[in-house]
Amino acid sequence: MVSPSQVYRSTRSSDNEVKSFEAAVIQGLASDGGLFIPPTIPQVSEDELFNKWSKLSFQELAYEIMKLYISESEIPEKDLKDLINRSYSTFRSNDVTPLVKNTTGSSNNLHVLELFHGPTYAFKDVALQFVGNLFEYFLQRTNKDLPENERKQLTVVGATSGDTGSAAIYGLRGKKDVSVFILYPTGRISPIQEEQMTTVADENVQTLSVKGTFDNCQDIVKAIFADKEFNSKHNVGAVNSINWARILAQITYYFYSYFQATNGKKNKVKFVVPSGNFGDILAGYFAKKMGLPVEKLVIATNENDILDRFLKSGTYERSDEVAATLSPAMDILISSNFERLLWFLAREYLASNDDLKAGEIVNDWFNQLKTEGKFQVSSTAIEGALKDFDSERVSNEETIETIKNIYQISENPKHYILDPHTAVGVCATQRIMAKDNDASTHYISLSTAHPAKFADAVNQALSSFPEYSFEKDVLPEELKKLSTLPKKLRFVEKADIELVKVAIEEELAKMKL
Ligand SMILES: Cc1ncc(COP(=O)(O)O)c(C=O)c1O
Ligand SMILES: N[C@@H](CCOP(=O)(O)O)C(=O)O
Repeated sequence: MVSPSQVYRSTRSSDNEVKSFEAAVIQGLASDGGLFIPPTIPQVSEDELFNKWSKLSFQELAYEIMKLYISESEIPEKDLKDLINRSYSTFRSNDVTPLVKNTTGSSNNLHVLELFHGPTYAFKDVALQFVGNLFEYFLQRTNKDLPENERKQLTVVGATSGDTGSAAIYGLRGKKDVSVFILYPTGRISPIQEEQMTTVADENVQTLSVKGTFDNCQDIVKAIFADKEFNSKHNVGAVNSINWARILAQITYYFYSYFQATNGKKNKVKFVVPSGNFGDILAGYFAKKMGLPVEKLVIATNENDILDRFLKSGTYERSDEVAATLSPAMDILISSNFERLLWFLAREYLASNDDLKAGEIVNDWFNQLKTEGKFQVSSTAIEGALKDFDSERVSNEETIETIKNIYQISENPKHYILDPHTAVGVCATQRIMAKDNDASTHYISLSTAHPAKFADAVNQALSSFPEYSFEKDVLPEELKKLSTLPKKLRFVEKADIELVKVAIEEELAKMKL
């Protein structure tokens, strides 16, 4: 039997069509430009949460969550468990996403959730190790009895502001019947991030360094999905968080860290999430709506603050210029996944719980965004959003100050070093803690990347401390050798979809898949 939380519809659709999990994952983006969502969020009782789920390992928990969204008729229990176990066997921590408890001392419930123990040292690995195996699983099944020349091949096209790219490449390198093209903005990612992507020699991988911003890259990727001819010729697949499987795989760590922070008991918990494309925090929204008793999800942004502005004003407005900040992976003007939240808000507060009407409203909003550069959401919907979310904007100066401050005051461990994205989150957490002044609440601040990936910001904050050394205290051996490896990349002179399509087709022809 397929339950209502195991089918998917587009956020912009006003008809009854739904898709299976496999179709939603392989297609990536809906043909009307919307994102796939499960219109029904499955519910987990408190009894189940605190008497069963709180005792599970990360992998067991991932299985319990995923099976609510994936019908057994699509992925049988044994296969899903195998996919999950293989995906997390590549992590350097047994806990997969360990929680550093009481980082600033035992009288402060400030916990840092380290999400960077996967192959590329970024939170994206939690989802992309799984997504890579999932693509392979579906393709192997589709191609099982087909002759070589009829096999379905997937051309993955993704945009990155630094971290998704390498995590997608490491999730998909060497996989049969898949090629991967990653677009990134030239000069706007850190040297280590660039090395991680461009030193992967596997034939099915190609990076494209595009003269422009991350938003230009993301717009090109979405336009490629909308290009019917190109898409049907090449079966374009998505690794960005527009792909529902990315969000699904991230839900696990909200449950897992909640239980770690509270020792498996119900307690007041707030999550603080450094946000850009809104994929990470959206997974927290799903966890909350499934029944995890979370007080608030706090959106922490850098100076590119469309999300913070929206929650404060109700206007979703694209600004003209992206600011280059010290947390570059969050230098994003338009947050793709915000559309998924807007659909749930539209349905609950403006469409009397009617799925089709919600699709119509979201479609109108995004048409307005395209033509007028903004849209306004009613105060009822914003008040609804504020029941679940709070937001804070953090400047570059505050980011540096927070790295410094935590290095000085941390007790568990001493001299704890944050990456600048995590620092945006920790700065927001400290602000919220000061406002709340409530020692009984637990604050889980998501650490989205390893500090080694952002040497400039970390050194700027810490190089005045005589005992500090980036090489010794921060840089893992594995990343040291990247600079010595040969690089494979292709420049695209202008952020132009036609130039990108030509580059993809030329490189595809060279790959013997
Ligand atoms: C290190 C880091 N932190 C935070 C974010 C923001 O996450 P999201 O885009 O899911 O909001 C990103 C990129 O997405 C990232 O790479
Ligand atoms: N910060 C991201 C931007 C892409 O976001 P995604 O989560 O939608 O893939 C990155 O590091 O590339």
